[in-house]
Amino acid sequence: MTLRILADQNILALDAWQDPDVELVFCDGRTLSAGDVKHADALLVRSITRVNASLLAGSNVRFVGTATSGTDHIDLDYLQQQGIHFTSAAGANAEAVADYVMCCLAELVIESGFSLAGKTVAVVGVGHVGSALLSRLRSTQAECLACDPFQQLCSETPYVSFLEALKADVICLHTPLTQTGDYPTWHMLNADNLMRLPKGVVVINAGRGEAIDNNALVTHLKGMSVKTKINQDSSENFRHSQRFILDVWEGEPSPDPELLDLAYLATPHIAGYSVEAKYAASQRVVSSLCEHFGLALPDFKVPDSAPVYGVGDADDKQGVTDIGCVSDNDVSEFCASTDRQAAANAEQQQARQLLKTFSPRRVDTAFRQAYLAADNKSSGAECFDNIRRSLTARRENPHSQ
Ligand SMILES: NC(=O)c1ccc[n+]([C@@H]2O[C@H](COP(=O)([O-])OP(=O)(O)OC[C@H]3O[C@@H](n4cnc5c(N)ncnc54)[C@H](O)[C@@H]3O)[C@@H](O)[C@H]2O)c1
Ligand SMILES: O=C(O)[C@H](O)[C@H](O)COP(=O)(O)O
Repeated sequence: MTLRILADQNILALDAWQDPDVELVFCDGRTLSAGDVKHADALLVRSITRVNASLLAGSNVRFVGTATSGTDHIDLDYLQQQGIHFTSAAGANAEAVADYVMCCLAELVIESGFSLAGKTVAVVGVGHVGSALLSRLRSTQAECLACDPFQQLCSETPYVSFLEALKADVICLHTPLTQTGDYPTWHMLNADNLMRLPKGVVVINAGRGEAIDNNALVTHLKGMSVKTKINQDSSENFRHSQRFILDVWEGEPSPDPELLDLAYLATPHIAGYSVEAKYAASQRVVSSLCEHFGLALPDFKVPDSAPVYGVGDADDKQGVTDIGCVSDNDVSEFCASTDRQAAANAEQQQARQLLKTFSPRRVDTAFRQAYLAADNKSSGAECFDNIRRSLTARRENPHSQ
């Protein structure tokens, strides 16, 4: 009997999957309804689809796979009660997110002479992503702090508490979204904790938007702006006094435009978007599905040649094959405006190398321009999704493998 699989149209590489025993139907993960799902045997989703009783009750679905690491969009208890098999792509994009964070720090190095030397960096959430990031950070001159109350229970490595982590110069949030338990992450950075952050802190959130109370953050950053103006500092100084780098937002795909404006770097939930991560995620969920239903395994290995998917002409003389992917020419032009004397500095050299693989600032610029120009909420949401869809050529940093 043919197996009917309903899959989000933006799960990479699935369209190359051919199996006579499979009927693969693609859908828009944002608008997927119970009616669409009713006759499917298996469902493959991304983080944008809420999978729960309202979507699945009365359907034939016996398998749910998400091509993501996070699972907060899935009602896991419901799936378990119903005996529906579940799989995620845990860890598939860990290296990509670690690359993203290192590239954001590289932007700071190039744009503002920021240096990791002598700084403390706290990684909050030391799972797949946090560990990949820590292993990169340990080869820099920063002192690394790990914060993870769950890992702490089963490891001899020293960990710090969340309150200790909040004293660091750079704080990177890589926690899942949780509302219950001893250490819920929902609004872990709230109005009270925002007040504790040191001047000059850099906060990077590439976990889930809800880890930070976005309304409280707007109030906090606006308050700082007023204080800085009273002290007659320039607004540029204000922007640099506490810098928030946000890849994830409350209310996606419609983040608060005011927060977008106040963020130092803003990207539309693309930290994990490398070609390698996307292929690995597709391979992970489809392998699990094939095992579950006894189907032949397809091979979604990333082709050796790059760029590989949905990108412009590889010989493009502009050198830009995709938003965020930068050519040599672009980088030198970009860096010409920075302090030339400091160009010899090893940290700056490394930062430049990293930015050749991926420039979060380029994504930030495209995102800000399009999103802030949108004249209503739905065109803003469309723009959020369009930018995500257009980022298809980013490769992982070979130096980090
Ligand atoms: N922005 C993106 O594109 C992107 C990409 C990948 C993952 N994510 C998000 O990042 C999260 C982490 O990804 P991962 O693959 O490392 O997941 P993971 O499950 O491997 O690791 C999460 C870690 O966070 C820890 N943790 C849980 N609650 C905590 C708390 N209150 N304080 C500190 N640590 C806590 C857990 O113990 C675990 O070690 C995912 O759940 C997902 O929501 C976002
Ligand atoms: O949890 C994850 O893996 C990430 O948030 C993931 O990168 C989101 O990707 P999407 O759902 O848009 O495919």
